[in-house]
Amino acid sequence: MTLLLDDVTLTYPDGDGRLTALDSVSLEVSGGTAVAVVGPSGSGKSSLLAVAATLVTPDRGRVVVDGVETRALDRAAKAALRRQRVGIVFQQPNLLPSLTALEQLQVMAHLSGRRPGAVRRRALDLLDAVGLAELARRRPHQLSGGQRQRVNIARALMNEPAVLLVDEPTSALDHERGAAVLDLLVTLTRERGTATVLVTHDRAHLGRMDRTITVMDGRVTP
Ligand SMILES: Nc1ncnc2c1ncn2[C@@H]1O[C@H](COP(=O)(O)OP(=O)(O)OP(=O)(O)O)[C@@H](O)[C@H]1O
Repeated sequence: MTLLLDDVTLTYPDGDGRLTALDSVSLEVSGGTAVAVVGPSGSGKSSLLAVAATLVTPDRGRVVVDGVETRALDRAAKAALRRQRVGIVFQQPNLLPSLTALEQLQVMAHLSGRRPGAVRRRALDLLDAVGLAELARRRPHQLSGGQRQRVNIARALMNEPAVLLVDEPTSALDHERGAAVLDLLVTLTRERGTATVLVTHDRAHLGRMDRTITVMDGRVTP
């Protein structure tokens, strides 16, 4: 199993007590599979992504990323695991204004110390995969919202992650562009074999995903 959450409980401090954001949540996602997470505001969707990303350590339960049991890892080991095996796509693309689309991707991989020639080839291949081969030299302000989100997705795939975590990728897009971005994510999930978890408010496109889970009050409901 590429991503495994096993009986995960996460609480946050809340006044004198604790607020339970995730309550005994289990989730298994194998490579090449895309799972949508839906649920009301405040139900725990972002918390689930944060735990899967090893950004937040749960009070209880196991998080296994690409076969690596994460509980015993220290902060540096978790950061290395994220860099090497986890791709994260946030709601807002957060692209660097002064860099071209190609450079946004190259920067990611240089951080992990790969050879420049191989990095450039991979970046161009990914920009092609997300339909932006012709726009590789454009900067963010010269791209549409949908195109920026595609750069964001390509960037998350630069280090060949086993797990791809995506937070509200369509919230800034109209219906048609949102559908196209989700189609792209599902295609990339299959092609690249990632275990993909996608949080969305947008129920319109769920048919495109392999599976949908609903989170309510921190619990996964059938
Ligand atoms: N850092 C934090 N400290 C304290 N409470 C938090 C923290 N982050 C989230 N919470 C609380 O945990 C619960 C779950 O929040 P979470 O952000 O996971 O929900 P969500 O389903 O992603 O919501 P939304 O759809 O509005 O983004 C909420 O009650 C929220 O207020």
